[in-house]
Amino acid sequence: APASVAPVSPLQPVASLAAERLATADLVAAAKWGTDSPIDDPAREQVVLDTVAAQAKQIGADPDEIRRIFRDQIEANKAVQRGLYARWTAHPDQAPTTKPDLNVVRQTINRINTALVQSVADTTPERSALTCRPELTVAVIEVHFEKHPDLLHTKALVRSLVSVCRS
Ligand SMILES: C=C(O[C@@H]1C=C(C(=O)O)C=C[C@H]1O)C(=O)O
Repeated sequence: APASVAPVSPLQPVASLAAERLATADLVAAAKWGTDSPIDDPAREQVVLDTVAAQAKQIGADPDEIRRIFRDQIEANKAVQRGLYARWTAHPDQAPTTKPDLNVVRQTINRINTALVQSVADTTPERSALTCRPELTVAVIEVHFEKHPDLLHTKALVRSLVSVCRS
């Protein structure tokens, strides 16, 4: 296969960034595993949602729509973390042996958030079109073949994108 090909779907960048964000869930779960830090951190979620809403406003996007889309990103991220906890509980040999620094992982998440806000704003015409759903499906398939995530992550990716299409 060629090293890079033009994306088939105009929504591929949105799906790709959402998948990158979900890939961080493995690091977040590893950082929290075996500590007192719960998977759910409502204070951090509020910071994420307020930050992306402010970024949306700055670039002329709808802050409420961005909030909805990121609420889904957060729910999907937690679904991956819970799935990994279940896996690690059932198969302790698969549990992580190193503990990433959660603050460092969150810096990565912050960067992905900014790019995802921009990508969502950039695709407003495609997200408003009747073709959005099929194009989003194609985008998920593209990402699946590019990044070969497991079923847990692909299901979470679908979950993370439910508010992307406008109709
Ligand atoms: C990713 C984390 O876990 C959860 C998911 C969050 C997210 O997707 O941004 C934020 C806070 C937590 O509820 C985290 O704690 O940073």
